[in-house]
Amino acid sequence: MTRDPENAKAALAPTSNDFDVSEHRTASWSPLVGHGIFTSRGKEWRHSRALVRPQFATDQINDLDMLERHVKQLFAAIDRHAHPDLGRLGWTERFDLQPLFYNLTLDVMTEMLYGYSVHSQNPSERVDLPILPGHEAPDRENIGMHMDAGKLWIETRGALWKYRWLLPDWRFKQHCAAVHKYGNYFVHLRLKLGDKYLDGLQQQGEQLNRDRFVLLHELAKETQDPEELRSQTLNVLHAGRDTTAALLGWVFYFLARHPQVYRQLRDEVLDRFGPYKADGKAQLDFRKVRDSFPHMQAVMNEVLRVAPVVPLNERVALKDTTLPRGGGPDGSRPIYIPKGTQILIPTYSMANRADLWGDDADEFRPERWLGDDAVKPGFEFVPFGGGARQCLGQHLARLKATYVIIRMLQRYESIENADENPDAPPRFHHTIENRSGSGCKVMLYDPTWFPTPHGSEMASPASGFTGRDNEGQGLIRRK
Ligand code: HEM
Repeated sequence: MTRDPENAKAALAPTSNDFDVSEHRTASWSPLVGHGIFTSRGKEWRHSRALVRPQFATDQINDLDMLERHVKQLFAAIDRHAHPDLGRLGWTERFDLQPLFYNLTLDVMTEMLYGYSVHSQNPSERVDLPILPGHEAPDRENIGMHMDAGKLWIETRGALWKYRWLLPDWRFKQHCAAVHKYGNYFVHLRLKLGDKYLDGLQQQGEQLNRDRFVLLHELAKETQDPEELRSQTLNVLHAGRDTTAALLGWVFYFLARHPQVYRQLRDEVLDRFGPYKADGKAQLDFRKVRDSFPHMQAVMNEVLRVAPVVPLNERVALKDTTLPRGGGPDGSRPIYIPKGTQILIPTYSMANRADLWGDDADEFRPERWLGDDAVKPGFEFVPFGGGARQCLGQHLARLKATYVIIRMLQRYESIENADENPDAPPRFHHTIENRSGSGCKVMLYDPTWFPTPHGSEMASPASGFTGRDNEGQGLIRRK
């Protein structure tokens, strides 16, 4: 294990052919998501990267219209937590934002990958899927659960390591089968419909413009191998969904604990993008969002530093080699690394070293990224990895997170930390993505809620929801 940036650089850097990801990654994750860009090594990985990477270079991938539709569903889901008490009009009750972000990213990712969203935030939005002879319709209701349960099993097995054989795997196999079945359906539908896949989407009622980016559709122009198509899309689903959701959860976790940062950031958002309007698309285009202001990037970097959502990276030595630090009497000389040694790089620990970041390394302080004295880190800050296998979705993840944060800030005037134990230190949940162990319990204030003339009813014009006090029972009804 090393938390020395020089060692991290040597193990991850593009010039190094001495290291690759270990067989553990391939062996652990392939049963669930297949052999693809995230799980493969060596030649197989180079092939995957060459296939998938160009897809991330196109502007079409930055589909803010699609994102806005899902942000609307997020707002609708938040509205369902509207406080039933008229004395608290405009406020939500205490609720956990984190699961709603997981729904949002599952919905966005499935739409980006396959064209059809699972609509976990609002299942009534689901359209009927075409009948495909020989293939049952995929289980959109439970795909998120199968992915989560499969990942949990893999992580538990990793933690048990020597005793991993004790863990029965029949349930894991069921989750893997369900995940494969999900991917298979869309792959075979695409192979059957060919170029007409996107037209089929439109006929089924999914929103579509002709430039719409659907990863499966694009990859199928390069390969017709059904297993490869399934694996590559599931690899990207695995890499992109929980990570982005965890990042969003952590952003609001820290903003709720730092109301002055929330206020400043909100003022800047209103200055640059104006107040909340239901038609977000008209207000924001992707270049404006991408080139967003330094304060937003500072907040996101600081969140990724204090709570990097991938807290641990790893490599294995492919031959007898060295790392630049760790040898000699004071550890400042190169150290011998025999072939087969696994190198663990704890991103979390590296980004919290007081000798590199200062005595306030444990504090959430976005200002450290701003102004003339701004930190300019090297490999001590690698939340998206570094070198040849650097995250392909980094720009997309930042863009999407920025967009969602902007829309949330436009809409909610205030945020309150509603954790049962508000002063407790962050509680990390160390899975592959680092989500808060206590969730993101907040109360939000939306100034656009107002009482209707009938007194006991409330309405939010922003999302088309009305709520009824219903004699204190807190029922919220949709119009
Ligand atoms: C906050 C969000 C995200 C974080 C922190 C993150 C982090 C990472 C990290 C640390 C790696 C490198 C793993 C290694 O060194 O072996 C990685 C790889 C990858 N990420 Fe991300 N990621 C995020 C979002 C996304 C998104 C949204 C996508 C796609 C839509 C994505 C796609 C990928 C892919 C395909 C790889 C594998 C690259 C390769 O091995 O060649 N990621 N990510």
